[in-house]
Amino acid sequence: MDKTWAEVTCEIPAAMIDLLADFLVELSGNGVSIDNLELDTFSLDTMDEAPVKTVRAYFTPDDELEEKLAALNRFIQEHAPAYGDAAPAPPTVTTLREEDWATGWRQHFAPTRIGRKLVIKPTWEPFSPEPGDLVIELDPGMAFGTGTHPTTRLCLEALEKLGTAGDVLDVGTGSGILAMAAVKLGAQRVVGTDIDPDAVAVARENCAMNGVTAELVTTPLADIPGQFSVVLANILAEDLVRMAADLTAKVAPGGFLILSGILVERESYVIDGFVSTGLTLAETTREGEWSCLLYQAGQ
Ligand SMILES: C[S@@+](CC[C@H](N)C(=O)[O-])C[C@H]1O[C@@H](n2cnc3c(N)ncnc32)[C@H](O)[C@@H]1O
Repeated sequence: MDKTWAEVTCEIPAAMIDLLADFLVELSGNGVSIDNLELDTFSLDTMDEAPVKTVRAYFTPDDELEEKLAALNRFIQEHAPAYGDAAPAPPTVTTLREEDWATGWRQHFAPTRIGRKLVIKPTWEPFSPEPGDLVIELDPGMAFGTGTHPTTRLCLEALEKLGTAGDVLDVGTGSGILAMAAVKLGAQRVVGTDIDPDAVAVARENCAMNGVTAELVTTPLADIPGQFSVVLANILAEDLVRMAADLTAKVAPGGFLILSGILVERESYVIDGFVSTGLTLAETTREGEWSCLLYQAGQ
């Protein structure tokens, strides 16, 4: 008999996307898709204006599906009112055949423009770049970092604004998305490190697919030699604070440190954790519940 999937569709307030997506990934063990991340319709401005978003998750129909759907409905009913939806609709379920799932899942991903020049494009999508566009090909679903998460987007925007004429260090490289963007934006030398060897393997494949050269390693941060004009770290707030001295030591005089992965409510915790480093907080950018801090080292 053909294998089938249960496609579960949730209509939720836009500001609740991250919360629900995390819950769904945990519950289903699969990735999720979010509508309206298309190139033409998505921008940070329109995201705030769009009141409702569609999030889809994919479950294998098994004995636990009913239970999981009930847990999902409870989660939505409990949390959506805090985001302004007093009467959230329960999720709907459609059964998909394996072959429809394989193509149906893909249809929810489209090329996404981030900042002015960067475009993240799924490998299967045709795309005609504008002059000056820097296109990164990336398939969702392997390592963290497909450009759809606000913490990644905030880093990419910061990186594009800074320009990357010198050397760049990407701490917690995941899919390698930030490392690849740094190369495309003109960095001379890019080093990406991750504690997860699988992520490094994926990042290497992605770099090869995009024809970019970066040094991708599992070397612990403290053991990476040299200093860099830009250091990026999109990891958890607690890790950023724990690694504050090592991250700072890697920033060249006058260079920049971009910190992401910080919930807005944890922003002051991270800022406090970097006070003793001597770096200057140059800019704070936010998207939804996520915050990104840009620090600069003295000359
Ligand atoms: C949120 S993902 C970021 C991926 C990508 N850089 C992006 O911006 O989308 C965080 C990554 O950091 C890695 N990581 C966590 N702690 C780390 C550490 N102490 N040193 C290096 N990598 C770390 C994780 O394995 C994961 O791949």
